[in-house]
Amino acid sequence: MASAAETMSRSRVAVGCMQFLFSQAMEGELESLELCLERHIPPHDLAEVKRILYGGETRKLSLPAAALSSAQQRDFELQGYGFDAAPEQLRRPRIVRVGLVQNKIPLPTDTAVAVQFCPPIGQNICKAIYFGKTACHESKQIIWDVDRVCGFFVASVEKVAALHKRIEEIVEVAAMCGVNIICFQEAWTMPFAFCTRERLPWTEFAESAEGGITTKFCQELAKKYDMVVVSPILERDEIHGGTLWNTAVVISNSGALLGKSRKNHIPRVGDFNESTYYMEGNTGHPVFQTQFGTIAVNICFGRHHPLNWLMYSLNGAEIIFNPSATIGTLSESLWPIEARNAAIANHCFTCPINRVGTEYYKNAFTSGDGGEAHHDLGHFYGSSYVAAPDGSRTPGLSRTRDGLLVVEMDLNLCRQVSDKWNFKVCGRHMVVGLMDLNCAVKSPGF
Ligand SMILES: NC(=O)NCCC(=O)O
Repeated sequence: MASAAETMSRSRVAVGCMQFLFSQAMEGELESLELCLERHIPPHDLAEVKRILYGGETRKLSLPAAALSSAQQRDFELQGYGFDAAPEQLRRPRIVRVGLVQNKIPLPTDTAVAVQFCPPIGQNICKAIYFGKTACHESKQIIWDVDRVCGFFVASVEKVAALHKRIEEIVEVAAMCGVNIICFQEAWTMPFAFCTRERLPWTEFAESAEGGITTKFCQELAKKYDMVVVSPILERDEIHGGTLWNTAVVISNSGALLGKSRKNHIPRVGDFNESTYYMEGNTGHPVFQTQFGTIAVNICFGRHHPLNWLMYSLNGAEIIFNPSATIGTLSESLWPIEARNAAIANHCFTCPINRVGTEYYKNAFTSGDGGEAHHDLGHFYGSSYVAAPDGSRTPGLSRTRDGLLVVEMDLNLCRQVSDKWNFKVCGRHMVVGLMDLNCAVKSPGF
């Protein structure tokens, strides 16, 4: 059996290999649609092109110089935009800043995963290592355990810690930018490994939505930065048979757990073999009242279902986040349309977020379509953006780089647009449905 040290050194070789492949793959990718437009459309036409494509030029937010330089040092894109509403006589503006985070996985998928979250001692070790402390609140015993089992844990802890560390440094910059609500990408704590259909090691990333290490980590961030945190993870529901779910955990800016929303539409398309791991969520269409506004989370594939957005909106959501993991060849032409259309149709803000990069897997898998076996799902194209109820939208973040999009919005715009267009008043879905039903019952054969 390989020693812990051997395992680690093998995994380092693989890391190097994969990183090489990774940078190769990113090279051929278009950086962003907006940069392309800006480069190639003559300046006198650009404003008109943006009006037609984006509903106008979104107001640029002036972000602190320290935040911009930290983002640069930490190698992620930072962009800020603002949506305004008309002044009202009875309501004050309801200004909120949201932060959308998109990122690559920092380490290759085949970095060894040991006993990440399983035994309580594992959690303590993770905590001790992650928080870089020489002592954890539990006891000295943990430190002794860290030393003793370090080789066993380091590879896995390193990967989780690397992701958590990356997110922490982005959140720190979000705090400098005054972000009130932050949302990470779908299953942000892991590679999007569901394409493989392999159980181990991927299911080891699953953790409790209520007491898992990631929720605790996010609670610390929320308290520290007075920020609502939306944390989409792979959930293991220990008290209901250890079932897995694709879940967004919502944490109040006080650090309290507000609740969770489980992904309710599961893809069975291409290599998105997610129903191998978890099924349609059972949490309905919850909304979360935060100090900054009422929010909901429509996870990834739910984006394609207009009634899903409608339900969150009917339940009162003013901002609907859409943490995603999707690839260019499958959905990129739908990406700018669906969430934006949902913002228009439901008089709310929508925030689609997509991960970045290409994730390689050691074992090849097929798409079940007779095609060749392959090692990656495709390129996750980032391009996170925010759409407003009046149909305007921000430019997207990069297609290739980690990024933080900071968007200021006046939530009064939701009701203002609703009062103008009245879609919820003039929509005839229910009335028509009931009339049809009445007619059918009263006059069979009608
Ligand atoms: N994560 C996920 O549901 N992806 C499916 C592909 C898509 O919805 O574009």
